Amino acid sequence: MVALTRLPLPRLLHRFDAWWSGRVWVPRIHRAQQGRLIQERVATLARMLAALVVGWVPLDLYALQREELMRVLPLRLLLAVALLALARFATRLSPVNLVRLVLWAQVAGFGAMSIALESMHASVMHLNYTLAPFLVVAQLAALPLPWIRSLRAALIPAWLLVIPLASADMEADPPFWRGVWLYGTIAAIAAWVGHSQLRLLVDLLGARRDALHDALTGLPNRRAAEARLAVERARAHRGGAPLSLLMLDIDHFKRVNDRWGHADGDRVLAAVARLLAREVRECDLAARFGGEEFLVVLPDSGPREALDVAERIRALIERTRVDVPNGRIGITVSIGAATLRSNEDEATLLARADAALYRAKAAGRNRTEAG
Ligand SMILES: Nc1nc2c(ncn2[C@@H]2O[C@H](COP(=O)(O)OP(=O)(O)OP(=O)(O)O)[C@@H](O)[C@H]2O)c(=O)[nH]1
Repeated sequence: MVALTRLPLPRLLHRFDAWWSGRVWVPRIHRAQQGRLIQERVATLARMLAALVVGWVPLDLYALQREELMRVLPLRLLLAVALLALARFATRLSPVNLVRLVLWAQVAGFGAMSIALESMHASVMHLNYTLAPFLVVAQLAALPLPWIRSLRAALIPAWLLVIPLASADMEADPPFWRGVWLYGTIAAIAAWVGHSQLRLLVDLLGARRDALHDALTGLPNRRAAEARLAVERARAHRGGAPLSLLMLDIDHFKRVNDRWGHADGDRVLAAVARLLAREVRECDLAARFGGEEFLVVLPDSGPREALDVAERIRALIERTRVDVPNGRIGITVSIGAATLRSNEDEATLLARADAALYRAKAAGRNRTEAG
């Protein structure tokens, strides 16, 4: 029987789902940063709107009768509080839910105010609430969302266009369809601006990732490793936890290149990188430090643990064979280990690990030395 996933229909549906939900425009590795940016922006928007909603109160005081004021004022305050609560808890909600909530909060708040003023003859105030849907949909321009998601989100504040239809007076002025046309135009521009921001963000994150990763092995590069080491050193000095380093170098790698060629040499480097990435804990960092040299940063690890990890890695590499088109390559590595001393800086720690590596090489290779 043909597996269901092989049929073209589910694949098409899967593609449609990815397109409809906007996933096709954001690589998986960048989704967390996109989500964080949306959370920050929604929180800022919500705070700004809360201030604007309250900032309108003096005009209410000036333009409304006492009875009208009593109806509108509590709604204003309620909307401001809802927006501030949303800003406060923005990081705890998923970006999608957050966008929905900030839009619905405004639909509920502005809608209620609009209905509260409907029976009154404060035409200036009425005019303001007919502007509300356009104000809300324009906010989508601040969010780095795929255009399809922005347009879908734009359906939420569209309710504010419909609410005035309940009143016979509002039906004629402004004409409903003129409002729909204007609303659609603003939604399309906001979706385009939001989508351009998303593309810039994805490009920027991609460029930053490239700048901090080694293209051949995919591991963090020397720059990323040094930055992380500086952070870990500061943390270790502040918190008193131990911090260790392993400097690892492939033995006689020039011979591998000379015998098997550069392409197979690259395969060996990539295999060592995969092995390192697999063998270290999530809180550790394995990086390509240069050429055939790798660095492993081990937070919360003293000399004993560092030597244990180093020996485990060394023995594993010794047992490993790298498959290449014309055979299998066996290699060994030499490792220098060093643990941070009090008041020591990163450069000195690195130099000690390097000196230990040099001793391991001098002592015959395929061994670990402590610095
Ligand atoms: N294939 C490949 N080779 C590289 C790369 N980067 C550096 N190398 C090679 O790594 C080799 C390093 O050689 P050496 O520094 O002499 O060290 P070694 O042969 O490993 O000897 P020891 O370190 O003393 O055991 C050189 O042949 C470089 O060309 C790379 O990205 N790909």
